Amino acid sequence: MIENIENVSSNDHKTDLLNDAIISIPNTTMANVPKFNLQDLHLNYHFVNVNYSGKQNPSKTVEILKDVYGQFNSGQLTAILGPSGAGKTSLMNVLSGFKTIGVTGTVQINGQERHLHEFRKMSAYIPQKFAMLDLLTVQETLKVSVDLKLPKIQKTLEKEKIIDAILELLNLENSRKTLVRNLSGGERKRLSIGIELVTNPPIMFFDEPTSGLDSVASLQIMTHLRRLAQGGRMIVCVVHQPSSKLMRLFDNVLVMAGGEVLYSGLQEEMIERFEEFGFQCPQYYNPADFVLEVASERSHNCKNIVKLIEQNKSIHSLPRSEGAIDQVNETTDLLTKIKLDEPAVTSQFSETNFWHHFVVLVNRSVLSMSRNMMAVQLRVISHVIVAILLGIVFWQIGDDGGKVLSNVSCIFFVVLFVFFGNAMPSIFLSSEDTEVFIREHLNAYYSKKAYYMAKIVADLPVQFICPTILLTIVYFMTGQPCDIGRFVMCWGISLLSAIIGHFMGLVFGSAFGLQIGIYLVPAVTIPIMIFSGFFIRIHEVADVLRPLCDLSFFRYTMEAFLRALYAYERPFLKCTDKFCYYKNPSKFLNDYGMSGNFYGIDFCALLLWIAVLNVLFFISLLWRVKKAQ
Ligand SMILES: Nc1ncnc2c1ncn2[C@@H]1O[C@H](COP(=O)(O)OP(=O)(O)OP(=O)(O)O)[C@@H](O)[C@H]1O
Repeated sequence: MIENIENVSSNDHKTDLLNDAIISIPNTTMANVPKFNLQDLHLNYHFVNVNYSGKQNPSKTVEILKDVYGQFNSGQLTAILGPSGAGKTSLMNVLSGFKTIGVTGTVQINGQERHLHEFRKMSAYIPQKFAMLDLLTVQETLKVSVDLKLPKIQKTLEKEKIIDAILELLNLENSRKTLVRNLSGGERKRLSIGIELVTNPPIMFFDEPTSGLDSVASLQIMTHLRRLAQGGRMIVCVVHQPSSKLMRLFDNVLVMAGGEVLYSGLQEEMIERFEEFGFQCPQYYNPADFVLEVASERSHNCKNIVKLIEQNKSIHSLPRSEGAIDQVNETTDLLTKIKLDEPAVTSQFSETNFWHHFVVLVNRSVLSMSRNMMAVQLRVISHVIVAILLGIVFWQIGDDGGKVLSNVSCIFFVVLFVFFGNAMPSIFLSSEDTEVFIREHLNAYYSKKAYYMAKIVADLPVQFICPTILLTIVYFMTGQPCDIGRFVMCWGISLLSAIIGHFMGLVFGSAFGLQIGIYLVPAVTIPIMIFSGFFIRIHEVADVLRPLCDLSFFRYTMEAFLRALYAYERPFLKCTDKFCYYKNPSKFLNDYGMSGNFYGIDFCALLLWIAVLNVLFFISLLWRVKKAQ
């Protein structure tokens, strides 16, 4: 049943339940969230002369927001309306502090300049595409959010109380055990709200919370948002063509056109203001449709619209009235206190929290990965099948002096399969994870370092399992030397090759996303393969290109493998033909320029590659965060 506006207030106890659940937590345990009673918090968010420009293409900068003025207050639900391309999302990004580059102007909270760092801690931004991990259930998703946002010492019972309160508030109790990927559009939206509600933020921004939903689901979502606003929060959302029923839920409206604000203020005064400037709203007409139609006339440079914009500027550039100052003084004190409490507040990214976040993120990754067919099951199965296939095709050739070159091909195939078998799934997984990371990091959940370390550690078991299975089957089926030392050396190299593949996937997947990453990994690595010594022997490569061989990790992988198998005083091989050219293993190594017991050097070169890729992975995360801002 749809809840009507009238019975919203009867559900207020749910909001209170959440507030109580959070406020009951002792202040000392709330490392990240300042403790306050929302009902006591009177926030006035005032923006003056805000401009935002972005790059249309590398050489051209365009003005997206032009002299934007307006105000929002706590306890109010505000709609940002405007025709497509009016700048609604851009304004939301700027006001929520997600876009900072190319932004000028003044943004004040209760007359004090907004400090982005503190502001992020007391606000939440729920974008239209809210990235979540599809393979966690609703309850697990909220639990991770609670675990990340609230410190370790928080009692489990208190955390469960918060989760239960959120589930009840957003009517998600029946979907508790449902995987995120199986949620309906409306449930997904409600869960995204729930995730950000964990810290009870007094300011919440929503970009099109009703997009893709039918009118019933839209009304449900907006009713929840209104309930949150009535609980004392400042809720601002971009909405597209709200119905009159939906429109009645809003207290405040901001109308945009062509990057400018036509009106910012109470909904009940909106039509009157438009009428003052000659725009008559027909009787029984949806006010949202009316203002959208007027805003669309913006392109005709209508004089009255220019006057409307100027009027809005002059209203919001005025200093706040005495009464308003009195009302917010108490809150200003509280905000100042939050700032003075800085050491406690910024401990979100402290060393203690780092380890706590690290553990939560590792557990989440492992849980999500254990349910991911491609990440584990398919990867293991494909490694087993390919290993058996290789074993059959290259059956017992490892000790045959007449089949050394075929054995080299077999090793090259192992190297390729281990590399790509780990690189490709990592591109897919990292591109998906990175979206979640960016959202969570920008909402001040955890540091980049915590995510980076957790990502490395959580993926490691699969990097061990797959190459170990592959190598063990191939090694024994293809009849490589029965020498534990040589087996361990080959195993070590397979692991490093898998880890390099994995990091290559992480770097490209997190930096460029799935589509470009899938193209770039083979495009970058196949040329590196030419210099592996397999297709052309290293001493046959032109002098000018020789340094490229020194950079090729495939070269070190091949050399290390072949040295493990044929160097270190390996006795003469069996010969089943009349004549075996490479009966003597050192002759083969000499011919291929791989003589010498230098397995350790190859191993170290591969470790160096891993270190470089680690650094590149961290840089790619920095870059993505920077790009998102
Ligand atoms: N980074 C950017 N660089 C250049 N132009 C941009 C950038 N971001 C947005 N724009 C342009 O600014 C204008 C406003 O975009 P915005 O996404 O804010 O509009 P909107 O009102 O949210 O539109 P819609 O309702 O269709 O989502 C559009 O013309 C868009 O092409």
